[in-house]
Amino acid sequence: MNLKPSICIDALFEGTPTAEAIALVAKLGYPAFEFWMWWEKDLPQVMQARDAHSLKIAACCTKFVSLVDAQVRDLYLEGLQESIAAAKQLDCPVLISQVGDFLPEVDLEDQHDSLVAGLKAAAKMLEGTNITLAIEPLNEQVDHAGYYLVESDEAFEIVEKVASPNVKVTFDIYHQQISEGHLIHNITSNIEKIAHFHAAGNPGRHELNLGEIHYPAIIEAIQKTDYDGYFGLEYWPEADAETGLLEAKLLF
Ligand SMILES: O=C(O)C(=O)CO
Repeated sequence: MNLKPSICIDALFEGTPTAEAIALVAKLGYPAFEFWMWWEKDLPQVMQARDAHSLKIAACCTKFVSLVDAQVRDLYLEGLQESIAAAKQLDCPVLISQVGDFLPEVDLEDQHDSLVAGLKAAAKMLEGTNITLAIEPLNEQVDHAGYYLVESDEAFEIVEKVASPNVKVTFDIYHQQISEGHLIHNITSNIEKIAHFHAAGNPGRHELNLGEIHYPAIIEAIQKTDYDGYFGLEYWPEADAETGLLEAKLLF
């Protein structure tokens, strides 16, 4: 199956006005783009630029409220309600969700259970939509000290417990290389629980061909599965963004 690349405009074209960044995605021949905080974007402008260039929106984030903290679950679900409305408006298939920081004063098992309970409530809200909420493990060594969800195994276990087609994982290859490695095995043996990928080179979080991760093999392995979601390029270019993206396109 061919993998559909998507460009995270907030990372690749950081500082570039949104409409200009979206035009660049089209100019470089990519089919889709994504961004983080929909509530900070001018959505009519985003949709206008998307349609003017015949692009798709691959993903955006839901509001950053903790899921491990049961005390703020209602607030998380309120944010999700707004994010679902935005995703419908944008025709965006994936809402990426962070889960919040580890709470040192709360039992570890209770934090895990809170995540599962919050996602079960979220699944009910997503039922009947074409939107998938995708929880994202992040690395704690380099970028997100104190974050709760680090191991992909726990993310997949949570998704299994929630047991909804609308709740899956965003597998960020850069984060998981730092946290655990064993990328192709972890991806291919859990592919049906993955709704979105993020990719960057490591170390540095730059272009895919810089560093230790062998993306051609990873992409080939994903292409041999039934995965039909997007593969988001979420990196900060070390060199010229456009040249790097033209090179990266050859991977797909
Ligand atoms: O915050 C991060 O590091 C992310 O990967 C967001 O997608």
